[in-house]
Amino acid sequence: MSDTSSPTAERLTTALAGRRLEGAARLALLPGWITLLATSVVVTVVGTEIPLSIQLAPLFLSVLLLGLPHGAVDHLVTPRARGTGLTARSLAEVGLVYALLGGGYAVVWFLSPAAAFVFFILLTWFHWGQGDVHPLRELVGVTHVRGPGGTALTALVRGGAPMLVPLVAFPGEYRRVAEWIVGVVDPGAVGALDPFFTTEARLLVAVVYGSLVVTALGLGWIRASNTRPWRIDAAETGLLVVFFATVPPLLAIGLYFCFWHSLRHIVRFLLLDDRIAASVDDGAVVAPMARFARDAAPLTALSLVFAVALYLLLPGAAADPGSLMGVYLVFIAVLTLPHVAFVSVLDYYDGFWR
Ligand SMILES: CC1=C(/C=C/C(C)=C/C=C/C(C)=C/C=O)C(C)(C)CCC1
Ligand SMILES: [Fe+2]
Repeated sequence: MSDTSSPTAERLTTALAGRRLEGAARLALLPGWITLLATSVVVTVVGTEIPLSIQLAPLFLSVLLLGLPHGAVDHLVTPRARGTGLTARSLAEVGLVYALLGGGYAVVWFLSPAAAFVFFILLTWFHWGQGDVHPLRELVGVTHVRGPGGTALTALVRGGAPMLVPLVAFPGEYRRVAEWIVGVVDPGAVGALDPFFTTEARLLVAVVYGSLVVTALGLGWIRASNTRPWRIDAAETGLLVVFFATVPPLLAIGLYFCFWHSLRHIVRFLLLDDRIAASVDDGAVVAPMARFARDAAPLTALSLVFAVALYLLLPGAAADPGSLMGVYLVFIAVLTLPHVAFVSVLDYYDGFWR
């Protein structure tokens, strides 16, 4: 690329970079915006009395649709980011990290499901917040999310919307799902979580979370060199808060998991490969997503074998929808810990705390 020194070539590369970001941004961001906005509007019109089967559908679909598969390419993340390709050694490394972190955390679920549940919420808070930082910088083009403090604030705000807002807005639903989750190990364990569902605790969460939002966006406003990306950040944050405050949490989390968090990670993953990135540049959707599906298929299938094993091992697992969802969420929790390790490596390469 020695000719990038010529002004014409430089202009060209900048223009191409701009086009790439547009194609990628459309693919990564638009479906989430539309889904969250449309669902908030529909729920405001029809009300929150939505049949459980409909509320559960996106979460159950996430087994094959975007959700679970988004983590099933973890073995390809570091090889692609380093440009080295898959080797027996890198595969063994991934297997080992999954066995140690996932296996260790699975043991904690069996020993103390309530503590494991609280850790799951904190882990998801971090991970879903972490997942929004890269698209904000690279696709939205924000310059105001910077430094350890600014980055941490934005991550806490972004991940806090799905984990904290439903606790304030739908405590009964939140507790019911917590009961399903810990219930697959010990049906009595949910009682230990009761302090989190009191009015005082929820008021505290609302005040702390509200302050985080105001501080993050206020600091961003002061730091922003261009107001358009800041306005997109503020609008996305507002959309997330309104969505999780109005849509019943099972439905909300299922839609967010597929069409917001997972899709953003998948597009980030696709952009690691120059050839796929070029087709995303050209506005392609089906070919890159089909390529992702092929990359994710083997480990999605393998992980489902582990899901069945977990179901058979969990003492409280039954065949009703609540119990099946509980098992699925314990299974996701166990996979999320090693998944966070790989995403954090990718973030480290990209200068997360920059
Ligand atoms: C479903 C649901 C909950 C928890 C969901 C969680 C914690 C999902 C985590 C998914 C992850 C980490 C996916 C990987 O990226 C709550 C908030 C308890 C209550 C309402 C419904
Ligand atoms: Fe993820």
